[in-house]
Amino acid sequence: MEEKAITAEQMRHYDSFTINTIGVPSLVLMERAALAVRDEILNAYPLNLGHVVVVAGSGNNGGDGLDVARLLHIAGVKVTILNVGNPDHASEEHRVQDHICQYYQIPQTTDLAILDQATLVVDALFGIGIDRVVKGDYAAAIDAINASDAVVIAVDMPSGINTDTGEVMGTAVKADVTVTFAFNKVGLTTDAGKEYAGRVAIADDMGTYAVDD
Ligand SMILES: NC(=O)C1=CN([C@@H]2O[C@H](COP(=O)(O)OP(=O)(O)OC[C@H]3O[C@@H](n4cnc5c(N)ncnc54)[C@H](O)[C@@H]3O)[C@@H](O)[C@H]2O)[C@H](O)CC1
Ligand SMILES: [K+]
Repeated sequence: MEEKAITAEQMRHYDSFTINTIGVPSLVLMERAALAVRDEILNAYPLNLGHVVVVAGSGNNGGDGLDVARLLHIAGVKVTILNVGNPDHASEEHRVQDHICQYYQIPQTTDLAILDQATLVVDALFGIGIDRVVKGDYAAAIDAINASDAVVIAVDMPSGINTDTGEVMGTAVKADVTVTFAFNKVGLTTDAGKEYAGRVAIADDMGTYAVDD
């Protein structure tokens, strides 16, 4: 039976139903998402965890990334957070996750040069919220990730790939693995999406309720 693949709108509908109707707090879903990424990194296959660089945008995909950074840090992995974008635009959940990372004193930088030290990159720039062509600092960060020789694990979507069509929105991260939440995404079933996603791992025990079933 063909595996279910959904659109960004469907995912947002499931998320808001789970959070607002059923009552599962957004941060609980974020933690479940981050635990799935952590498990993929720690358990799925031998990786060089010498220095993990989490590239975080300012939305909830970035929030997931900060959550993953904390989980890896408390597992004893050397982690640096590379923040991209305007922190003043940070989502509420992103601020909470950043506060937690500050408490754990996880090193943070905005300098792309840190990618030269990365053995593994966690791509948490954009997920299903991408809605326009990638430019400026974000495009520079994506190109720097692609230029590094680190293994790349994408959170939810390879950043820059359109969730619904798979098209490259100007530039996109070429990931080795993409851990996508709840269900596969339509964009990851297209040729372009597959090329940029690498192996797609579906974190299907997220706690997200698929309300249209
Ligand atoms: N159950 C779940 O699936 C959960 C998923 N989560 C994660 O949340 C993201 C979606 O988060 P959101 O804040 O809506 O969007 P993004 O983080 O993907 O994007 C951030 C922000 O960026 C802006 N933007 C869009 N395109 C561009 C662009 N080309 N240049 C600059 N800025 C851009 C736009 O305003 C977006 O809002 C999902 O992918 C999961 O990772 C939740 O964490 C928990 C549960
Ligand atoms: K991403």
